[in-house]
Amino acid sequence: MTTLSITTNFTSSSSSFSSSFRDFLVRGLIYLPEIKMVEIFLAIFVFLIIHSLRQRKRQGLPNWPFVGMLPSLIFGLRGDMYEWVSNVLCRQNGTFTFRGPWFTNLYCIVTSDPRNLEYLLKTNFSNFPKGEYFRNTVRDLLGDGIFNADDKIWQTQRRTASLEFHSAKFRQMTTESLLELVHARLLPVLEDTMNQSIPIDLQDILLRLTFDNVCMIAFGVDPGCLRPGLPEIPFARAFESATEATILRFVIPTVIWKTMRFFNLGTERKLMKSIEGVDDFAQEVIRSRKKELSLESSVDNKQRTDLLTVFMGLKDEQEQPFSDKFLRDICVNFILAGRDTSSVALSWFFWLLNQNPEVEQKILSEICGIINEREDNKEKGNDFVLKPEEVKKMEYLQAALSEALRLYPSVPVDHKEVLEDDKFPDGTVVKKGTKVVYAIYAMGRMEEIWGKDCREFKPERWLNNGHFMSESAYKFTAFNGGPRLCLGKDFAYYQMKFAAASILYRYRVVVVENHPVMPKMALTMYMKHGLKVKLLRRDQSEIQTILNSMKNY
Ligand code: HEM
Repeated sequence: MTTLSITTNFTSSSSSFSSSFRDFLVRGLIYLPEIKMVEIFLAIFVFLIIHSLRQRKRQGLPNWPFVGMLPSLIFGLRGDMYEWVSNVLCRQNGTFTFRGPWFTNLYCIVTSDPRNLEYLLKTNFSNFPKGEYFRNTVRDLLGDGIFNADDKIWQTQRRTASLEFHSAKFRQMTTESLLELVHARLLPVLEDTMNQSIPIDLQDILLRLTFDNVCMIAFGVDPGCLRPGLPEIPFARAFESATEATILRFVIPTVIWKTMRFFNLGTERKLMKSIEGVDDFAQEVIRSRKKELSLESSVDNKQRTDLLTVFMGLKDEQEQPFSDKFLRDICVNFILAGRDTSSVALSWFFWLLNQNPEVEQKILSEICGIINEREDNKEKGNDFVLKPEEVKKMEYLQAALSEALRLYPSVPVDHKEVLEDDKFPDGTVVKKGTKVVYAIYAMGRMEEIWGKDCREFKPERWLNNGHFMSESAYKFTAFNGGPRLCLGKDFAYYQMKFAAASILYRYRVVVVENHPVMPKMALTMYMKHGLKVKLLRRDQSEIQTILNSMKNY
């Protein structure tokens, strides 16, 4: 009875509401000219503003009719985009949904919640591939290489490359090539610029170092970017502009860049030209390697262990050798993966050291500890060359580099696509086809993950009783996690430690006063204006003082 009376009341009240609304409309239409239209529009406008701003509380950002959250994104892009995303994520407990303009595909879930990361990178890995959208966008440059592959094509490359990366021969090749590059090329270039007392862009020099190094690993060829005079190398130039033009495709609507590609216009024309430059180089290396290997069977030649040679010796599922195009894709992808990541991490590291001299002192002490342990510690000054086992022992330096990567991860955001409807551990429902962006930069700035001092540079947080303790890959995601964990992680640490210690032992790296330091908006965390520094020779008496204090201790 009660229900009935309520229903009746509701029906009667709703019918009285609709009749009065009808009366209002009829009267409104009759007297329309007398009602000020401006006031109606103003009322609607105020209503929309209040409604959209109230959405901010629930959804993290105001969500406007037609344009969605785009105005906030544009506002964020004007300043430091990564900080802007971090602030939204902190307000929203680690996850929010970005809604772009109506009828566009600008819709994605952004998360920095370690539980969600573990779920998408490991627990339900197969439901979160790189996806069609990503693959189609970068296919012209990356083809079917590891970075751009899912499923079987990815698995085959991952398995083979993983075996190779963990083999003793490969480790020997990478350590030898790095030693050669640092001692015969990096240090002489630095010495030159120091003698001329001119500031240098350290980021540019480090980028050259890692580009040469990764080409030696992938192709077994040294392009020679890091040389006195810092020459422009056509292959390196073509590679850089091809990557830049590919990244532009992510901000240009798909139909537009595809049309531009069809008519060979603008950035697409530039992209095709640059890819030609990359392909010419790759084809030439593949051709000459094939020739070299065919001669090798008759002549007892030295064994090559670069990735190209390794993959050339393998067969596909049909027992056929891999095609030249596939070999090219494999190498280009490895170069992309390993070329800039370590160098930008090192650039941020040197900048952080400049602001934290006490950390630099501790690294120096660690280097001196190594010299002290050598039975014959005569090899000092410029002759000092670190041995692989000594590099591994430098746990404080490893902690300082990890701390730099936590605050400035070389890959600041990454993304996946949802294959089937799913639900994240934090309760967020994810629909098939949705893009998921994981904000690695923001993760380093979440108090829930790293505590109140999360914005401070504190290598000590990585140490336990003086020993380096690694963190869960879903809290510290700078190297990704799960089955797609960075393949070059161990080598990258080795490379960064070797280069950093070799520089710091010889020079004080002083950032030029008032040099603006900020991240560039790109897939890799470059410093927008590079890192202008002055090098000062480290006084050997400083090293000697530390050594003496160690002896007394
Ligand atoms: C500080 C240095 C480095 C950092 C921070 C880093 C970070 C990463 C990240 C975040 C990914 C995942 C990318 C994605 O799937 O979207 C990745 C993948 C990868 N990295 Fe690294 N990387 C570094 C150095 C290197 C180096 C030096 C190499 C090779 C010489 C390398 C080889 C790779 C490869 C092959 C993958 C693809 C793995 C796969 O998809 O299965 N990385 N790296």
